[in-house]
Amino acid sequence: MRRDYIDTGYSPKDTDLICEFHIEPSAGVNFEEAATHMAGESSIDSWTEISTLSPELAARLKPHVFYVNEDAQTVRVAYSEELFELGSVPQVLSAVAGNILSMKVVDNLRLQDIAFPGSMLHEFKGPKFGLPGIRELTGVQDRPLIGTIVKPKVGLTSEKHAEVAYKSFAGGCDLVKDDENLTDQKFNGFEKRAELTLKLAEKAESETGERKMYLCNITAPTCKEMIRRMNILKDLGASYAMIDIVPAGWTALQTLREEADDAGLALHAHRCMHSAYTRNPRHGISMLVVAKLCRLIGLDQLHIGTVVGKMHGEKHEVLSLRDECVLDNVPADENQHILAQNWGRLKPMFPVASGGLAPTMIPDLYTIFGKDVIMQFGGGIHAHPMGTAAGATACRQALEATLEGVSLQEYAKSHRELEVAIDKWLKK
Ligand SMILES: O=C(O)[C@H](O)COP(=O)(O)O
Ligand SMILES: [Mg+2]
Repeated sequence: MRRDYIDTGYSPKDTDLICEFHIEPSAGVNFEEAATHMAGESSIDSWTEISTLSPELAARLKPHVFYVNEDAQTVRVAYSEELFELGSVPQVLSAVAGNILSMKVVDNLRLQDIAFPGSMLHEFKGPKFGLPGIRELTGVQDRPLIGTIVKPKVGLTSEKHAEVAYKSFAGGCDLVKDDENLTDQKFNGFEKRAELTLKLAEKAESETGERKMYLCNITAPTCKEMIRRMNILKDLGASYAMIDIVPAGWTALQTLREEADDAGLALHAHRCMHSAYTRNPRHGISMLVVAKLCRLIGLDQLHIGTVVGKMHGEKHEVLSLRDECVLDNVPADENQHILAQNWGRLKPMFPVASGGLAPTMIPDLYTIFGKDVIMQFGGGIHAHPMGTAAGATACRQALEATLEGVSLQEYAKSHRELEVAIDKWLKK
């Protein structure tokens, strides 16, 4: 193990990949020693000095720990781009979030952020549609999009699923998506569900004069099967496919992004399971990194949290995810462990707020997110006392009130669905 990786005088090159880590050394290990081991293991080195690592090779490829703040338990490491297969998310993660998370020299270690150099951005397509493309696809430019998740999560037949989707569209939803654990079960097979639901989306389009999008979940056991399902959607005239990004995995996402070009489909990213490695603030990989990888690969829209809903996620964290989705240039924020990122030509992603939302939360959601957000309501639509269509209508009414600057209570005086929603979700 070489000992010269701490190099606070080093200025990172434009071509370096930079990572910020939170490090908690284990007992008896000092901070710089832990950082040195971590930097070496994530790049060229081993636990002991290796004779096959020549000084010349080390000089060329060694990691530079150029920022060390022991009080804040933070280091930043610059890695030469030569260490990476530039277009491979799995390879980058095997390096900077691989073995190092298991090392005994640390009690906890967290990859907080990765700043990707231009040379790496170059190898990725980014979103095909992205936020502007989705606005065009849906024909909705000036307001948040309203979506729902067919509930119950699983158990409905394909016919019943399509009917619930239709009522949601008819009531006012722009988008209807499958839930994360609905794929191709016996009671509701993929192909039949896609066919029936897309047909009723079309019917709702002609009845309402609005574009209606169905986001069918193509998550499957193999990439081959996911591509097959994607092609079924294409043949049925769908605009979207949905994927459970963490269970499916990074290789699957990169594969699907390639295929999405041919299929002409937008990709909706459900982040279920991310908390397995993002939730512990002292260990693992941050959700910020997950979001950046999604934008790099080219998912068009991503669940980022709600602040006010049922899922874990502080406001500052959710807003930093929103910024990473939508901004072309993300400024550094030392306190939030965010590195500066210029996204170059890569389009912005549409942020999705989903999980435990009710129509009565729309004013707060609008204050938090502004207009560039997809607000999704599962229980908040299908638990409406007057039914699914009324639940969707209540969401649209709450949004209209918010956009007009009228209080929900005032608007509800002439909008029955909203009045009932307020009665259910605000008065109890
Ligand atoms: O997939 C999702 O985002 C959730 O199913 C949302 O459902 P909920 O609004 O009922 O929490
Ligand atoms: Mg869900």
